[in-house]
Amino acid sequence: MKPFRILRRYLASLKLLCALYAASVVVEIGYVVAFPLSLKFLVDTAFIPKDVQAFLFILGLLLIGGLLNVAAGAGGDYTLAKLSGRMLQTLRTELFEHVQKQSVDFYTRYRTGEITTRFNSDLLSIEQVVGATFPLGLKQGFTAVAGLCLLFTLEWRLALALLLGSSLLFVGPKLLRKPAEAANLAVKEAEGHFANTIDEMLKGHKTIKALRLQQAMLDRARGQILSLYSFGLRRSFMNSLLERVPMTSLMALNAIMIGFGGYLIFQDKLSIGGYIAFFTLFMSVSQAVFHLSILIPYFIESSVSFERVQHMLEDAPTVVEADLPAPMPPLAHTIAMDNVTFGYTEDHPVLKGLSLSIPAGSFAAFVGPSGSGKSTALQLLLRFYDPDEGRITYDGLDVKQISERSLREQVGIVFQDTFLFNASIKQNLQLSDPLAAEEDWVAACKAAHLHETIRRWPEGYDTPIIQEGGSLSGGQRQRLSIARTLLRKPSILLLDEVTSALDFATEADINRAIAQWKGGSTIISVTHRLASIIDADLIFVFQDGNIAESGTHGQLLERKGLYREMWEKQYGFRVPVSESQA
Ligand SMILES: Nc1ncnc2c1ncn2[C@@H]1O[C@H](COP(=O)(O)OP(=O)(O)OP(=O)(O)O)[C@@H](O)[C@H]1O
Repeated sequence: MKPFRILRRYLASLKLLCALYAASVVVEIGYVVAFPLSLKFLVDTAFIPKDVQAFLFILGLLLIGGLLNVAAGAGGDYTLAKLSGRMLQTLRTELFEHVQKQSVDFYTRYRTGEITTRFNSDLLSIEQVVGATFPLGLKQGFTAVAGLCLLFTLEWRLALALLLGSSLLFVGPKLLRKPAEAANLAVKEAEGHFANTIDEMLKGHKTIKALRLQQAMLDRARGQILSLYSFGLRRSFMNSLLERVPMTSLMALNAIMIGFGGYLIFQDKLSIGGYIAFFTLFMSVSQAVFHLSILIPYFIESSVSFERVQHMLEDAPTVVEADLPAPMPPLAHTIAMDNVTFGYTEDHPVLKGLSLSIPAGSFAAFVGPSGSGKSTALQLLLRFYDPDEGRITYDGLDVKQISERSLREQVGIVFQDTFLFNASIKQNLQLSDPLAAEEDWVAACKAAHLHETIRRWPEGYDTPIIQEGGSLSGGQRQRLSIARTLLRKPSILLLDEVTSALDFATEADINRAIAQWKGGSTIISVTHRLASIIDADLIFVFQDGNIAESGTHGQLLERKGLYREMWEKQYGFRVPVSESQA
């Protein structure tokens, strides 16, 4: 089956364990099938002629076989646990790595809940199928086939009659498979939606309280829980139907067994021992087939999970590294965007043929109305996305040719929305640069004007951060995020609205710090606070995905264009002709 491609791929790398498990299964199946056969000899050659020697011989063989069977079973269980554990370990790691190396657009295509259900619900189904359902199915399948072959050697007419009758067993599952798959998929999707709501409820708890959205959230959750209930009901019903239909077919087979078997005995075409052996073996075969039919719903459920995980694994990153990526030399001349056109969706370009050039070591600023494309331009400089047209170059080297590692080493960014890990302040800093010594992170915190604050806390740099930074003030979070970036000593520093969450005093501190970094690093700052970029070497005024004007603060004020208008709105005042008010 197509969804089980992943299973094949992972099992191929665990050949030795597979071979050991297969050997244990052969022994177990051999015993299950041979045991009923021994009844024929016990009855016909030992019990009826009362031959004690033959009886003891068969008993001895059965004992040895039984011990072997127990040993093979225990060994098989251990091998299986190891096999499934290793496979799941690899699959989990691969999925994690795969999600992590995705380009930024991936995280907008999938919502958090959809991704997390792949890791929990779907991987649990896969674990269940690999560790239990699949091996059990394999064992029962082989038992059924081997038993059936033996039934043919015991009495081919009866075996043929049963084989024809057993085709009934497969009609039901065939008809029910598609609707059962659809029901399983619906449940998985509903789980994803509900997981999303829980995620939003936890992350947005303050907004929910402040906007009094509890009832709306509860209504949404209720709807999703109701869907989970109704889809779950459908899935359970389909699954139980899948189990029940083959059970009914088995009753028909029993009738054939008794009716036609009795007829053969009356006709002297089958011995009593042969019939007992046939009947016992038939019971083993039908039990195996019954177990197989019980497993079908689990196979269907896991095939949906396999497909969902496979689908995610096939989702290739949109931004890929060049085959032979070049290391990025320290910036010596310019960062340039050359006729760049880009849109998050095909039909809506956000940047429209934008060109700009920023000299190395300068302090540049991107300003402009909301939605004009400033943050998007910054993200393209970081190569979070690739332009649809045009080029982005560092000293003439196309960013697509630069290795991701060296780009990230040289270009640091501080976002408007800071994300901090649930660890101590020190650990958050160390994550950024594991080799940094204490004096390095203290220096970075001093440069971000945070050191004095941390020093006053009882636990200092060991203060734990909880709720992804929710335990710190907006300004502290932002300054810690700045320190974390500075610790890596990037030669190009991108700042995306870093002072927007800060009070004026802290903003002034940060702006002073930025002024100190000037000259050392090339700084590009996206901001709405024009006062913070008065000293910028170059200001680019964005408007509708392009540069409306550029220059220094003084030059732009003189131009009396969009920048002047923005400046006057923020800091200027107008005196109307009447001079009665300002
Ligand atoms: N991930 C995204 N997917 C789709 N559209 C996006 C995405 N990010 C931004 N946009 C859209 O692209 C346009 C430009 O957004 P961008 O954030 O670059 O503007 P901006 O000038 O930085 O705005 P602001 O000053 O408000 O931060 C907006 O219309 C925005 O809705």
